[in-house]
Amino acid sequence: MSLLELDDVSVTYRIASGEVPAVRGVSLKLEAGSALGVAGESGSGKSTLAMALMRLLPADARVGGRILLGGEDVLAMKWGRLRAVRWAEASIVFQGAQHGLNPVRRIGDQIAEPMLVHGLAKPDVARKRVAELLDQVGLPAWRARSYPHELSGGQRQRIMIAMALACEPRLIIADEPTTALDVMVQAQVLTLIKDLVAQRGISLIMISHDLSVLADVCGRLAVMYAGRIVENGPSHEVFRDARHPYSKALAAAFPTVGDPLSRMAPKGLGGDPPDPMHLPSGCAFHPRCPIKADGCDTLDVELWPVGERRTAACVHVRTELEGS
Ligand SMILES: Nc1ncnc2c1ncn2[C@@H]1O[C@H](COP(=O)(O)OP(=O)(O)OP(=O)(O)O)[C@@H](O)[C@H]1O
Repeated sequence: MSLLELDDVSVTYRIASGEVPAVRGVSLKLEAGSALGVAGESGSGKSTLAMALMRLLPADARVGGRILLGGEDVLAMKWGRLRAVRWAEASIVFQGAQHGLNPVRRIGDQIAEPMLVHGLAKPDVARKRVAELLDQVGLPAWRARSYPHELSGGQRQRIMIAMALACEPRLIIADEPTTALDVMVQAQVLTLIKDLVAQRGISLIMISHDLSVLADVCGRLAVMYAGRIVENGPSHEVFRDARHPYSKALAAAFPTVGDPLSRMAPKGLGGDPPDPMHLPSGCAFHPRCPIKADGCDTLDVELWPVGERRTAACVHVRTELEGS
């Protein structure tokens, strides 16, 4: 059994002017101890998907499909069970740690809080565990007495990771965990996340617009466009030899992790992502697609298998398969 299984998950926001289909029919599996990267431009639905996994979406969002965590249906969980699952089984690290930390409470108290709230440790044990967690994220134990403003952005993001680890969850969801950091600190935090996944067997879903970052940390990649997965497969294959033209453009648009110079001339994607309230007909990527074919503006292409472990939603993949 997979640790996490998404079956035809959709999320629609209801707003005054209508409905926003932010996530459309996403199916995914995450095996225990593995790392999955979810890539896509701004607005492709990555954060909405992450929030849906933890049922953290606002009240105007309607979620469809099935989300199974350890075989349990997240969407059907009662409130008490859901509270227990958050932090203790799956926890989430958001972009921009400074917004997640309380400025008037000491770091140690904030790291200890999830353990105390979930009844997983008494205060003296939690204090010892805080020191261990700080050590794991590469900070000295005395930092427990600091306030958030006394730490750098990178140190604060390490604190968020320590908090996410506090209850020893099976799954960590990291939503753009390094975006707000400078390139060198970004590389350090990424190494930390990679080591934690490898050494502790924690499963990871990492979300980013930067395919190179994800390919560096995660074994598999899922690329999202306009709320859908357009390619899914082993990271090195998707990054080096993308089959969907959007994944290809995304892979070409970003530099190699840890190489600040290559950041100076990223190749941009042409055009803009579509407004989800006015999606193009057929394949939603067709207005920007460099290899658009007849019928791409009318045919709604589904994910097709590319070999045994990969899928891509492009008519050219389908044509190749039919011709082979
Ligand atoms: N609370 C909301 N109400 C209405 N629409 C929303 C809401 N939150 C997000 N959206 C819309 O849903 C779509 C997906 O947004 P989402 O934030 O999930 O994308 P994303 O890929 O995570 O983008 P980013 O990288 O910028 O965070 C966007 O069109 C966004 O405008």
